[in-house]
Amino acid sequence: MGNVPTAVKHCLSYQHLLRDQTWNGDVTTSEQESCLSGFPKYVKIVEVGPRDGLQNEKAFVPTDVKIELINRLSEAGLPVVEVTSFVSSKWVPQMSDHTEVLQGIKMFSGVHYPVLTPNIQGFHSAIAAGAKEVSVFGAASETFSEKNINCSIEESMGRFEEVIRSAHSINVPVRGYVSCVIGCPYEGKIEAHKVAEVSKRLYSMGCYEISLGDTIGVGTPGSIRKMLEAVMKEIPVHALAVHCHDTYGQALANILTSMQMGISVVDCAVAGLGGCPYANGATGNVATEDVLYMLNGLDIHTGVDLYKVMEAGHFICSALNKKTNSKVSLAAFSL
Ligand SMILES: CC(C)(COP(=O)([O-])OP(=O)([O-])OC[C@H]1O[C@@H](n2cnc3c(N)ncnc32)[C@H](O)[C@@H]1OP(=O)([O-])[O-])[C@@H](O)C(=O)NCCC(=O)NCCSC(=O)C[C@@](C)(O)CC(=O)[O-]
Repeated sequence: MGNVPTAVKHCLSYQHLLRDQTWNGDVTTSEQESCLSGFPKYVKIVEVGPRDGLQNEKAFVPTDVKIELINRLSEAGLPVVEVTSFVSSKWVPQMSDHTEVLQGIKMFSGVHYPVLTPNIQGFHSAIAAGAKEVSVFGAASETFSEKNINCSIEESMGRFEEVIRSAHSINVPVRGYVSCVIGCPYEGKIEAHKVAEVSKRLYSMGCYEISLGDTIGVGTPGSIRKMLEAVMKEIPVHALAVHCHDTYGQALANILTSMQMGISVVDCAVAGLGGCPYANGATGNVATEDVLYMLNGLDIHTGVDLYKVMEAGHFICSALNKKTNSKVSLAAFSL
């Protein structure tokens, strides 16, 4: 348990209580099973805190702090920890120590450590630094694509194709992100058919998984459902992930809706860190702790130790001198 405060330990026993007693009043087990049916038995958690979470921090986060955070997250049993980005340090200075971070972490067996690569230059640097998995990142909004990666959607597809071809030639798997799947900070509402079109192109090029990013957190269960219905006509559900920012407090509801539709891969960030440097005002990703708490309550297996993630959250929040955005950690620390 390390140096987890007593308040957190109370929370741990509360969590056990919650597991034993489902707080479902007089509902019988079969009634409970029927109202909870449709959820996957296992959900893969993709931890994006060290990249998506930290990329937006104004003050440079020391490299050894980033490394320690990633090691703690690996120890917590997370199956995927996104490490850093091989992007221009003029654009995102916080990720300029990408090589040192990637080479400094302990690589746990069975854990995947993808890095972001927007173009072939980033891809070559990532591979030279030892990356074994990469992600390309596009958008369903033309303006966001220009602001984020300095090219149109069409141009970005050419760049991604080059990255994916090179990656596959050396057996490196590629994940694909699509940003602004519900709304764009510059264009407003984004049509679901546009999201489906961009996602389909990335999937057809060979991305093994498409992560659908509600970049500014404006989605609701209604708009998420419509968007997923359109995307699922083009891509099998097992190859989709959701990436929900929590700006409007809808992230957990959106994840629940997505899981009911068969999604079993969820991106989240420890302590709810982050935001996107090209989406002003957008808050961080949904907190990993809060997602785990919800999944534990639904008896959905993740293989992740909630308490170790809470410790990692405590560590990074202390290092950044900021309050956690995880409701679960906030409750535990204030008990
Ligand atoms: C994409 C680029 C690099 C294009 O940047 P550019 O300026 O258009 O590139 P360029 O090809 O014209 O080259 C200009 C300079 O950049 C350099 N350069 C070119 N490529 C690289 C590279 N890979 N790594 C390092 N340097 C690079 C290149 O060497 C040159 O250097 P100079 O000769 O001027 O010294 C730039 O726009 C960039 O770095 N953008 C940052 C994008 C970013 O990191 N955004 C945040 C992550 S996305 C996100 O958060 C959303 C997501 C994924 O979480 C999902 C969601 O929530 O929606």
